[in-house]
Amino acid sequence: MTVLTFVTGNANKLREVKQILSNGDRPLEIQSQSLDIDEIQGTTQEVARAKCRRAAELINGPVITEDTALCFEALKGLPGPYIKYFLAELGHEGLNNLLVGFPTKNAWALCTFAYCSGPGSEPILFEGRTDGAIVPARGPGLFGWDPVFEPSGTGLTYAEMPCEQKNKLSHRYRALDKLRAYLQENAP
Ligand SMILES: O=c1nc[nH]c2c1ncn2[C@H]1C[C@H](O)[C@@H](COP(=O)(O)OP(=O)(O)OP(=O)(O)O)O1
Ligand SMILES: [Mg+2]
Repeated sequence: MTVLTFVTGNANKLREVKQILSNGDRPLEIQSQSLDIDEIQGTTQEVARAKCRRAAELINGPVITEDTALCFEALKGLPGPYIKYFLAELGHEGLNNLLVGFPTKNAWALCTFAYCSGPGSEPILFEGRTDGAIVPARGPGLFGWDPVFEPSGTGLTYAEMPCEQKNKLSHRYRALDKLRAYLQENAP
């Protein structure tokens, strides 16, 4: 079996991906490479495709990459793929403050996995979405914006949930489930 390389600079993503994939009836083997690849501006799909193409060139083989966006309904989907920079500059409180004066705090987390079979091949995308709301931070601040995102119907932020619970309803779980199904049908 070909081992897939997951290219990411984010150790928390890698930990969750390994946890989620180890739970299936047919576990998928991945190895990881920590590379911080430049990200273009554009839609989440354009950003995801460009990063995955570049990763396949650098690794010179089959790769998966992942892009996570956090989209605010009141801001027509922004910050979206630029959430990393918004979070770094504004923090949890600043993300909440962006929505002061807007009636809706609704948001969705969008995960886009991209699979590229090698340099020069067109990446294939797998999207997973979880709806929720932006709330004042609750729970441990171990991973990104987890403390300020409360998935609908749970009453808990991602940060307050045990990881097993997050991994059953998360944007990342939903996208990985599609990727896993694809790879089982089209084993490299
Ligand atoms: O489940 C999550 N829960 C909370 N925060 C999260 C999650 N997933 C990504 N995040 C954060 C990390 C980064 O601040 C931004 C996504 O940016 P993004 O470019 O996709 O990630 P990254 O640069 O850290 O790693 P990579 O090398 O795979 O691009 O949202
Ligand atoms: Mg990144």
